[in-house]
Amino acid sequence: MIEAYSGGSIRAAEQPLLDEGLGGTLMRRAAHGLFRGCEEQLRLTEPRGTVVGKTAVVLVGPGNNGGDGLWAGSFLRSAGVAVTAILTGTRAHEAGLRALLAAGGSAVRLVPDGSGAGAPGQGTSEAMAASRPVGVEAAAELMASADLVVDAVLGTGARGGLRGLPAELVTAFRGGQRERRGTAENGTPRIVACDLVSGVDADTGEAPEPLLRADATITFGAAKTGHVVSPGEQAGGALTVVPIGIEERLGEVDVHRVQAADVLAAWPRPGATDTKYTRGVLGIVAGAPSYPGAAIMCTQAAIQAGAGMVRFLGDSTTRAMVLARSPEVVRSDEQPWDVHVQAWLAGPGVVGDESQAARVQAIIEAEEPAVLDAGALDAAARSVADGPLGPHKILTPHAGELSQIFEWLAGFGVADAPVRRTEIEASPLHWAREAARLTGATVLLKGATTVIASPVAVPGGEAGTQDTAASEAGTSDAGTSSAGTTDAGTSSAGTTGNGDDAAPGAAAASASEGGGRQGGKPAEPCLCLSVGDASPWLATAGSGDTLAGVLGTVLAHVAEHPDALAELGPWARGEGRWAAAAALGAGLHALASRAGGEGPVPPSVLAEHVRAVLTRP
Ligand SMILES: NC(=O)C1=CN([C@@H]2O[C@H](COP(=O)(O)OP(=O)(O)OC[C@H]3O[C@@H](n4cnc5c(N)ncnc54)[C@H](OP(=O)(O)O)[C@@H]3O)[C@@H](O)[C@H]2O)[C@@H](O)CC1
Ligand SMILES: [K+]
Repeated sequence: MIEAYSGGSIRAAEQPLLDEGLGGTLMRRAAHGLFRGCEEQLRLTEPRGTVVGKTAVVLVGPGNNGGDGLWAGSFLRSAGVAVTAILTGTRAHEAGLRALLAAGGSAVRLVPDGSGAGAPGQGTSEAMAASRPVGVEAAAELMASADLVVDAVLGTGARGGLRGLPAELVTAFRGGQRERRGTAENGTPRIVACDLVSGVDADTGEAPEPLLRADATITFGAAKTGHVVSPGEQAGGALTVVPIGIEERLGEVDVHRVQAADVLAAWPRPGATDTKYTRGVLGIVAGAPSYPGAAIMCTQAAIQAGAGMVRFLGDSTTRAMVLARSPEVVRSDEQPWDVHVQAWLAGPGVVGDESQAARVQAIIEAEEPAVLDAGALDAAARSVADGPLGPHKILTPHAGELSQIFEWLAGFGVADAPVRRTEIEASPLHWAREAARLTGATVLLKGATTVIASPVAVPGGEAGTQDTAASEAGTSDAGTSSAGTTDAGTSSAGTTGNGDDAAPGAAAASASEGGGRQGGKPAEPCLCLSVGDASPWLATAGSGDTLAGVLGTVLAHVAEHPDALAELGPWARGEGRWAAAAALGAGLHALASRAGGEGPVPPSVLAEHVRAVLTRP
């Protein structure tokens, strides 16, 4: 598990140490960790494993991130690396620059192309003013000819993406890299980001271009949210967290990153006394005469993931096909309200079939937890007009489907405005949180990194325990009960624009308030998880159906066993278990995507791999 924190939490943890005058110590610890990470990357370029004689360029910004880079540069120089700092701002960390120069490194000052000597700006220090001015194109060449580039322009203090000269430099460097590709000049330095890829937002993971995509990121004290969600995560390469002495002081976790080892350790396994019923019966409403394949794929995946029993509801043709493929499925001619299951999966392939639409609606309104996927998403969004769905309902949109959900929500005034798919792709965590707040449901937003946002207040152990007690009742009327369990007095009804009536969004928002973000910000769901490491080959028709089946299986299990996933952390108990189950399902799906090596994974193979991942030798 990686616990990720907002930039503000990190700053708050650092503050008491800064007040004690330990800022320099923290920086040198950070810089030493950065130096080690750089050494490691340099060794990758050198068969003999030595860094002596290598060249490094450090891009230095105006703040402490630049200070880290300069200090790390001084350590690299002492280790025998030729180091040049490119000072990209109007100022640079004084002590760091002095240290680099004293160690024998050099510094150049970035100036616009064609500006000649480029007079140093006001407030420029003596050491900086003395450094040689270098234009953007020449600086890009300097980077391209180095073995290593350290990106220390901006860290947690960044506001927005790279601007001005450093932005021009990154653009010029990348343009040059494209030109050089395929030529005799290889010019491909290893790139290490100091704390964050400059311009990536530590709090949201937003990553506006231009960016210097890194092979590795060395961060300090703890991972930041921007490291574990898209698109920031994809820009940063391999992440290393270097302890600097603030770890004991960190506050509330912002995003829990569920990793492969967590999935394998926490995936519920049957005990000696379990039966098919106690392991969880999953009801599936999927497929229609024109889309039977989705039903086959999600059912298969549920079985391969270890469902105690699968009951299938659908048209007779689809049913016959599902049974032919998976004879262990129990078919049902009844309606959802007559069928006893622990959890539902509704939506894959139900398009254009009235009977299936009626079943989907019944499941949305049912007490049981449910995965609401594909064709069930629009119906779920529409039903928010009647009240919040509850965190035990898991919506599984990709960005396009989430945009559609917002359109419905905006249509009846629950959301302020529709949200475009591109906006969601630029800031998935934000929009998943917003969707969870407005619908009251747990939202699993699929993407390069999958994020899960759940409107429940389980920040720590005590709250989790309290929620466990409330959880049985919570499943029966989650919308109101989740608000009840947090006992949040004030709601942000005003923000939903729904007048006097308790708006669905307001109810969901009040549910999250007890978990509380500070600083008078509007209430937001406070349980956020992320899952990564899925193969890009997963982007194929039918892999969403497989995920839905896997999710259904784990959901049916945790419905019966509220503390089944407690091993993940106190947040995974009680009402937090729905999000935890979603993360485990997505994590297992990602593991399965790579289980057969890196290559195509058609859904039928993927389902087999789900079982293979869970099967212990
Ligand atoms: N605190 C500590 O103890 C420790 C901190 N550590 C390190 O410090 C880093 C945080 O340092 P930080 O707070 O100085 O901010 P940082 O990211 O260097 O940049 C802020 C500067 O950039 C500017 N600026 C902002 N946005 C911009 C933009 N879009 N484009 C261009 N410029 C922009 C802004 O200038 P302004 O606009 O305000 O004049 C401001 O001067 C952190 O990531 C870690 O590496 C470690 O050493 C451990 C101990
Ligand atoms: K940086």
